[in-house]
Amino acid sequence: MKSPLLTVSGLQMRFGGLLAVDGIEFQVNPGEIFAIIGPNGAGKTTVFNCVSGFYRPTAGEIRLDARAITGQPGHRIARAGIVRTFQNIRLFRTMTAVENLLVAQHAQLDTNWFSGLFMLPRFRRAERDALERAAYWLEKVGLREYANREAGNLAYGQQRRLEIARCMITQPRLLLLDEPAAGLNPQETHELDLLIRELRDQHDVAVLLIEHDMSLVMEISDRILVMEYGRPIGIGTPAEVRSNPRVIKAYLGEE
Ligand SMILES: Nc1ncnc2c1ncn2[C@@H]1O[C@H](COP(=O)(O)OP(=O)(O)OP(=O)(O)O)[C@@H](O)[C@H]1O
Repeated sequence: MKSPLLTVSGLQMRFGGLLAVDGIEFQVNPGEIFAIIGPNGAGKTTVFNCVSGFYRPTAGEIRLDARAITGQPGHRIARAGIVRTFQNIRLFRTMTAVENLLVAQHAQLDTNWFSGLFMLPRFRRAERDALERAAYWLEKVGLREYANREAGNLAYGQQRRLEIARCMITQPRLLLLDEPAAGLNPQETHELDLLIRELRDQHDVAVLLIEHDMSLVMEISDRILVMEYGRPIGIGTPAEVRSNPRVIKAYLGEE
């Protein structure tokens, strides 16, 4: 059995008097697709914000492999291999699709200002590699012919796929998807389903997702954590979660 990629233990996040998240425990294994579900306001996004370094949790621990990353700033967590998309898409809207993918690689390019200034071979090679990777990911998410279109002028579903490409181009180990199917039509949701599986199978990435589309969640998740009022009420495979009385009660209400 492989050791977990992400380990979240005793996670708590308090905003003044509001305990938004409390007692959250879960692990994401390498290559796993793990979903967090729950009613609006259950605390799902807050968990994401803690894992990705947007919030510093008020208690608990987050580990990537064996290394504690709790409370580290977002850019360090991203460099360690955890990247995310957002509920409200965040692309550089006036940059083209390909430019968005080049900018995403900037922090990783193995060059410095000196080699850039003098256009040394090493700089040119790094640039060429970055462009090749951008072309690869544009193709992968079906945006090859839109490479030079401004991101803000792409259709909504295309913007969502570009956001995923922007994450993947940094070769993350864990991809956090915040409601990736929101606003997509059934055909686009089906394509998203295939894309997420492909990322996992071909690019060695584990996926942690928040999603309200239950058919997508049940279809692609290996395991699911269910939250209500900031607390865990069930964890397990889709079949286990579906037959959990507490989960049924939370979703369907009392008789
Ligand atoms: N920065 C913040 N300051 C104060 N309260 C917050 C903050 N962020 C979230 N909350 C509160 O924490 C609780 C959990 O919110 P969160 O957004 O994590 O829920 P969610 O499960 O992601 O909901 P949704 O499905 O609607 O996105 C809510 O009561 C919310 O108002």
